[in-house]
This record gives sequence, C-alpha cells and structure tokens, in this order.
Amino acid sequence: MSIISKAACVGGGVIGGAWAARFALAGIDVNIFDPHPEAERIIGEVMANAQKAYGMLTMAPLPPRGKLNFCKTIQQAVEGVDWIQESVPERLELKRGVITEIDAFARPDALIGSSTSGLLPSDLQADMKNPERMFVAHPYNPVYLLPLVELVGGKKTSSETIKRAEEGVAEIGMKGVVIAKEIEAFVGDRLLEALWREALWLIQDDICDTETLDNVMRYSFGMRWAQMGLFETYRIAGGEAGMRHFLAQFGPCLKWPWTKFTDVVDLDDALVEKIGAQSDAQAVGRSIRELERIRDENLVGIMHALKAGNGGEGWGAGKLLADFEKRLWAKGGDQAKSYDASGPLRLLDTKVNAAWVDYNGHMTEHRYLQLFGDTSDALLRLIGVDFDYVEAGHSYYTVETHIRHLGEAKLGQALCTTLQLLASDEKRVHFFTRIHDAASGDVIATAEQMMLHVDAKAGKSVPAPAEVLAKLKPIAEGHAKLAVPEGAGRYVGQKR
Ligand SMILES: CC(C)(COP(=O)([O-])OP(=O)(O)OC[C@H]1O[C@@H](n2cnc3c(N)ncnc32)[C@H](O)[C@@H]1OP(=O)(O)O)[C@@H](O)C(=O)NCCC(=O)NCCSC(=O)C[N+](C)(C)C
Repeated sequence: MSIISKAACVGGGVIGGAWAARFALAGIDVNIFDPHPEAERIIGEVMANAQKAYGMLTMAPLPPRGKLNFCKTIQQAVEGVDWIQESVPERLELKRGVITEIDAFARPDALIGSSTSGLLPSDLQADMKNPERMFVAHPYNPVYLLPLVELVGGKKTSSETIKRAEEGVAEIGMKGVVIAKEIEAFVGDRLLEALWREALWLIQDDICDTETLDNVMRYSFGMRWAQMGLFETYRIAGGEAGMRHFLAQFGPCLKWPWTKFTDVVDLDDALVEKIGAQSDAQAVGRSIRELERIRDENLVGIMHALKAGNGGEGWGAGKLLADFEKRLWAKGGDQAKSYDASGPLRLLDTKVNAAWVDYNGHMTEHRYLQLFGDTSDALLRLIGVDFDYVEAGHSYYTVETHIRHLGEAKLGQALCTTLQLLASDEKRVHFFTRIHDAASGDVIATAEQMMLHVDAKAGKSVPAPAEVLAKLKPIAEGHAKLAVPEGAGRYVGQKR
C-alpha cells in the first residue's frame, strides 16, 4: 500500500510549486492552496521546467501525471489527503498558524511536512491537536530534481511518523535522511551557512570576486561533494591510512587562522552592491530562466553520470535514480503487456533532449544506440525478460548492430520507435528497429540487431526457456506476415 495516494501543497511558490511537480510527476493528484493572485501561473512555470527535466532524466515509464487542483481554502486543500506539505514564507508565527489550521482539517493520520529551512519542528507543532504526525521535510531547490529531504521530528513527533515519511518520499523518488536531533537549520543549511559566511568575507576583503569563488568550487571540491560528500572524500585524502591519518595530518590546521568562521560580515549597501554587480557580470546577460535551464540540464547530467558509477551499479543520487526507475519499470511493465503484432511494435516515445545534441546541432550518434537499446529492452520486458528475470541469472545480450542514419533529429523533436521481428529461434532474436519523427512518422534511423539468450554467470549463449519463447511466438507469427523492411540485410558499402 502506498503512503501517498493524494497530496496537498499549502504555499505554492518556488518550493511549494516544485513539491507539487514532484508529486504530480509521480502520478499523485495534488490539491494546492496559495492565495497569491498568480499562483497558477507560477506553478505552471515550475511544472513546465519539471516536465522538461524529467523528459531528460529518465526513459522509464512515468505514470500518468497527477492532476493539480487549485483550492480556495486550506480546509478544501487538505481534507482527505494523505500528505500535506507546508511551504509558506519563513516566519514562525505564520507557519505555526497555517500548520495549526492544516491540523484542524486534515485526516488525523495524514502526514504533515513543513518545508522550513531552519525553524524547529517543536515550535511549529506547539498548537496542534495531533502533533505526532508533524515533522520538517526540508527539500533542496529544485525540489523536482534534487532528491534530498531532511526529515526532522519535533518533541511530539512519533517515530512511526518519521518512518512513514521516509517511505513516502521514497515513493516520489526522493531520499529521506533522518536527522537525529532537532536543531535550527538542521544539517544542510548549517553547512551552507558556514560556507556562505566565509564566502562573503572573501568578497568583502577583495580576496576574489564572485566568479572566481564559484570557479574554485565548481572545478574542484563541488564535483567531489556531489558524489562522495565530505567525510568519504577526506577518507580518500588520508591515503592508505584513511580517515585517522587525515585527521592527524589536517586536524591541527583548524587552529590556524584560516577562517573567519564565527564572525558575521556586515552586509551593508556597499557590499550588497559589490556582490550584485559581480554577480551581474558573471551571468553575462543570461536570464534567471536560462540559468535554471542550464542548472537543470547539468543536474540531470550529473545524475546520469552517477547512475553509471560504481561499475554500472549506480552511486549516491544516481543509484537512487536507478532504483526509482526500476520501480517505474516494474509498474509501467503492465502497460506494455498488450500489443498488436499485426504491425511493427511501437515501443518507445521520447523527445530529443539538450544533452543528446552535439556540436552539429542534431542528435549525436551514441544517443541513437541508446534509443535502440531502450527499444530492445522494451521488447524484452514484453516477453518476460525483466529485472527479476535478469537477477535470476539469464538475459539477452546484443551481439550485432547495424545502424543507418537517414535523417536528422533536432532538439525537442518528438520521436518514437517501432520494432519488427525478422526471425527468432531458441537462442536468437533478430529484429529491425526504426526511429521515427513522432508527428510525421518519417523514418530517421534504423537498426538491424541480433540478440542471443545467455546464461549470464556462465557467459555463454543458452536456449531461452519455454515461457519466454511462448511470449515471443505471437509476435514472430504476426511479423512473419510483414514485408522484409527496406534496408534489412544491408551492409556498409553496398550499392542501393
Ligand atoms: C555470451 C555471448 C553473447 C555469446 O557467446 P557464445 O555462447 O560463445 O556464443 P557463440 O559465439 O557460440 O554463438 C552462439 C550461437 O549464436 C550464433 N551467433 C553468434 N553471433 C551471431 C550473430 N551476430 N548473428 C547470428 N548468429 C550469431 C552463433 O553462430 C551460435 O550459433 P549455434 O547455432 O552454433 O548455437 C558472447 O558473444 C558475449 O558475451 N558477447 C558480448 C555481448 C555484449 O556485451 N553485448 C553488448 C551488450 S548491449 C545489450 O545487450 C543491450 N541490451 C540487449 C541489454 C538492451
């Protein structure tokens, strides 16, 4: 049983809107309450960014998008839902009042998370009737892409609530990290605050400008942090002797005058103007929307890289994405069970995303192979060769591929793939896949491929079991009646 079938977002700004997108893209209907006159437009823009980002992030079958329902009152928004996420401005009295109102109308077992960046959950739950179901669920912007949620209970929060909250955020592809004790600003914002304080001093004292400071981070430890965080990185820095050696070597430096850690810079008009001007220069005219697009594409790229990390097992946020996709495939597999074998099988629908485009301004070579591979994966799921099947020790491996490029695919272009079986026997599946422009049906590329059924442990081809062959049979029979595709059997250098 899922924890979240229906959600509510109270407060729909950048954070609340992105929570709404997270829920909706996980197939969950969301009630939204936000008195801002332009709430619908703002959330619509966040949703559009989120959808674009998910289009790049995953080929797994996302469930039908949940509905967004704009409500006139908090009562209307929260009645009957399973999870309420409060994201109103960061003022204790305001948040406490809103949470108390949510508490009055929500189902007694509904979970209530607050997006506060630093207020104590005990303070927020002070006036509630059912405070045991309230906690901090602190996300990071953009919430629809960054998976972390800090889960922090107050004095009256039950441990059962935190457990359910952890399960709930996992359902929407997020990583719930439980913070052991409540403390202002929790863990993430404490760390950011320390760095931010130091950074402001470096600018104030003319040690560097904003661009230099950002470059120092993004070309070095920023990349390390994204994949291993602080302590695991330092463990490696300690060499063979590990963490203890690192602490012995670098610990004493903490007493050197390297930081202004406890001093707070005076953010007077002059410093604000200095940082503002440097930041404007750094942006070289790029709008916030443009920067958001670049940020989202980069985040997707980082997550893809991490998904391939650790020898393909996935690492950190990439492993989380891989696990989320496994669940999506497991659910979405049902959709693919019905098909019409009287023609080529339509197995994939996608759009060319920015990361797939090369310096010639069109989709680059290896992305074609990715789409062909994703299409053969879809065929395999259709005949029962899914994650469980592979985990049990058998699979199909591709042993030969012949790709032809007949047209170009441009950024944002909608594509679909169709697959035609040419021949099969107990070991072999020989098939022909076309990538089409989804609107016109024009063929942009084709691949003729051969897969062999293998015993993965033995690393040898073996006959597929009867149940797999039985699922392949109706497709083979249907496709035997089709004409052999133009281009099948061609080789490079052959005259047309
Ligand atoms: C393990 C492996 C796939 C096969 O090795 P093998 O058991 O030694 O196999 P044989 O060479 O003996 O071949 C078995 C039979 O299949 C026939 N065969 C082989 N290649 C072809 C071909 N290209 N076209 C037609 N027939 C072919 C061969 O003649 C044998 O026939 P018999 O009648 O005598 O049984 C091994 O090759 C291997 O590990 N290869 C690497 C595979 C790989 O890593 N591929 C890339 C992975 S991408 C992928 O798999 C994508 N996806 C499917 C998951 C989406």
